[in-house]
Amino acid sequence: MLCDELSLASVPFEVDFIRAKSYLGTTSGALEISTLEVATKGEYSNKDVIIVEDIIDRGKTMTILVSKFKNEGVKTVLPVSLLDKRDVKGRVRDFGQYMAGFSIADEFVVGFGLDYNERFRDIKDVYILSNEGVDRFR
Ligand SMILES: O=P(O)(O)OC[C@H]1O[C@H](OP(=O)(O)OP(=O)(O)O)[C@H](O)[C@@H]1O
Repeated sequence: MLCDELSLASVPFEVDFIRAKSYLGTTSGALEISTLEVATKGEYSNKDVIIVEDIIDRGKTMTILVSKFKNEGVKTVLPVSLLDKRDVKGRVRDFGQYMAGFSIADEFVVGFGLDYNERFRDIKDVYILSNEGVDRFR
């Protein structure tokens, strides 16, 4: 999906990948960011950065990522996400203006890159994981 969109860009750009993981099963834990520290030794300073996510759930990941890029002295940072649990209780929203493709209910979703215990990322579409699915693949 990202590659399709990038091919439409009309300005020069660079792409980096960040491994940010906080979910174990359906539970959000401490956020681990493995490559950002290494990748951002000032190289984003004074640049316009777009952070592309698959989902903003509780908002913790995006909040931390935006804050880290701001600390790198970026010119602008724009969070973009395919899915957005906009009305979830307890959500953190400390990342300012952002763009999202679809606002969704507070259900655990899988497919199209989204996993449950590393399963279902390869499903072509997005599905709500049933309680039976949660138990079966725990
Ligand atoms: O808004 P939040 O509550 O922080 O949740 C959103 C994050 O959770 C998912 O990642 P996950 O931690 O499951 O790692 P993964 O991308 O390897 O599946 C998703 O890809 C986002 O990065």
